[in-house]
Amino acid sequence: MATDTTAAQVETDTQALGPVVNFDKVVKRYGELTVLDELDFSVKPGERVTLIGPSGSGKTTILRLLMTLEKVTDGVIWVEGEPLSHMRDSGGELVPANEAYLRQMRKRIGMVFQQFNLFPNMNVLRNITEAPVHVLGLSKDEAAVRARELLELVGLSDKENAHPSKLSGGQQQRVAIARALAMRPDILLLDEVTSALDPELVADVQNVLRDIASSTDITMLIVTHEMHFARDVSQRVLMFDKGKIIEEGTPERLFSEPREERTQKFLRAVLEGR
Ligand SMILES: Nc1ncnc2c1ncn2[C@@H]1O[C@H](COP(=O)(O)OP(=O)(O)OP(=O)(O)O)[C@@H](O)[C@H]1O
Repeated sequence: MATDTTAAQVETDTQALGPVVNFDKVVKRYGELTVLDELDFSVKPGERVTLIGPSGSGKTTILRLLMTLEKVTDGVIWVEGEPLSHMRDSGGELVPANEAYLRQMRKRIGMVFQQFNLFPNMNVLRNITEAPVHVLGLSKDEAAVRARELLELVGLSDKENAHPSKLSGGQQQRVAIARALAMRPDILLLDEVTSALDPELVADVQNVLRDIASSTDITMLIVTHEMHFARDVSQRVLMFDKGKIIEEGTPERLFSEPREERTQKFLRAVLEGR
């Protein structure tokens, strides 16, 4: 795997804190298909990492495993030093995680999907307060105060009473970002969050995410084909192919001087609009 020293430097700066996410020989198979093949990688606290690679290379699977929407076939995923894919039994051995354990661990992680997935029958404010009230146990008032701060952050203070169907795709996605942040996750997963949007709405969503990246220390894992955006928000890019990382580096280096032929081919295809 090709790496570069600048990316290594970013890693050593935060190394003392230990990884916030660690994939340890993670295998994910669907029947005969091996999607992730003994995958090892880790992410430092506060780091922003972009995952790129051809369709089917396993990027979304990684995010879905972190959201506990999927289970590993083999290997262990660690989050903040604790197992995510497994739990410890009374003897300290790793055993498959049960639902109650997963529910606790899941609170640390927020995800924004390509399709915004808002609750259509609830107004914007309720979309954001629902999980903090029902999952974190906040009072409705506390949750509303937090939701209004977040609506300001995403530039939608005037929309708290609107229903999702009255909003543009870009506005809906900004509500989805606020909703994810309302749970105060330590890790935010972004899965092609602008690819379902009309081109003129992309910049608003990206600007909100740039602001969040520069004003918070939240750790981010980002799947995107928008190389400018990846360059703006992330410190490290991981290039996947067939369930393995084949190259990694800073966005500046990897996008301008990709070392692996498969990375060069992929970036050319993205630039040509595939
Ligand atoms: N539930 C499932 N059952 C069977 N195969 C699946 C399932 N989910 C994903 N796959 C397969 O796993 C492979 C990896 O999918 P994944 O969505 O992680 O790739 P990706 O890199 O995110 O691709 P894209 O850029 O197209 O979103 C693909 O071949 C996909 O068809």
